[in-house]
Amino acid sequence: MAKQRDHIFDEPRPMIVDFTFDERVASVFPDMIRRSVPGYGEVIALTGLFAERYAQPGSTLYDLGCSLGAATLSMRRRVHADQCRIIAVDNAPAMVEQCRANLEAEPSPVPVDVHCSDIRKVHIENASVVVLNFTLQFIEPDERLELLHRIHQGLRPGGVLVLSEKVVFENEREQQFQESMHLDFKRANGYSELAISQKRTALENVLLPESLEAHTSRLRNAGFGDVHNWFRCFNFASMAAFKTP
Ligand SMILES: C[S@@+](CC[C@H](N)C(=O)[O-])C[C@H]1O[C@@H](n2cnc3c(N)ncnc32)[C@H](O)[C@@H]1O
Ligand SMILES: O=C(O)C(=O)C[C@]1(C(=O)O)C=C[C@@H](O)C=C1
Repeated sequence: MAKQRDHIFDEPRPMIVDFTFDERVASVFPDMIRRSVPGYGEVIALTGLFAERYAQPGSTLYDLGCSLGAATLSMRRRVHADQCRIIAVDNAPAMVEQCRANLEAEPSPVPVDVHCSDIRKVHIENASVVVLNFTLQFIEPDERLELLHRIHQGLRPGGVLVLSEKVVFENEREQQFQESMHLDFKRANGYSELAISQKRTALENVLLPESLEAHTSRLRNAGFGDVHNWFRCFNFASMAAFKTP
């Protein structure tokens, strides 16, 4: 599919409805996320290094909320452990369809199953690497612990969860600073004030960010041992949470 530029929120809308991952979003998603999430390309590329280091022979790698398969592709290129497979899951049919096409376009000996399912229903087992890339933020906060707990249960000892999220800051001045730098990033990438403001309204009830402290404490409650913040750019961060060997 040709790479399309995101103009979804450019024109004034009489009413802003909640953001959904529909066909229109899927068709511009690579451009939208690259221009909206500072560090996205780095996080994707570096996710491959987690697969290279932490994939265990005969285990499964999961990409939960896979969208078009960017993290799956990055892991598939780097995983060297024998007899691994990847399970990629998303509940948006338009995303899953394009994800399958993207994976088929690049031959690889590592098998990938793409499921159109709710990640809250997916059984996780025999996992060595689990990726939740900018997806937990769309799950109701009171359902997050249960999901993380199931991920922890399904990981092998020594396995890792890579959790990337939009985050908020407990210090109000830092929150203002990081948020305004993110807005500047969007402006520098060609989004108008109108597009930024309409998308913000559309995301208000569906993308619910939390602080790094809240994520860390929930990951510990879910059973994870070491939790490290390995990447951050403005108000986007990625954590690595380990199941104790
Ligand atoms: C911001 S995108 C993730 C980006 C992707 N991980 C990447 O790195 O390119 C969020 C994705 O999560 C999916 N999603 C949200 N809630 C979900 C759920 N409950 N089950 C499965 N997928 C979900 C959406 O359909 C969307 O494709
Ligand atoms: O917070 C914003 O303003 C965003 O646009 C973020 C975000 C995300 O983190 O998922 C929201 C929706 C799109 O999937 C791309 C980026």
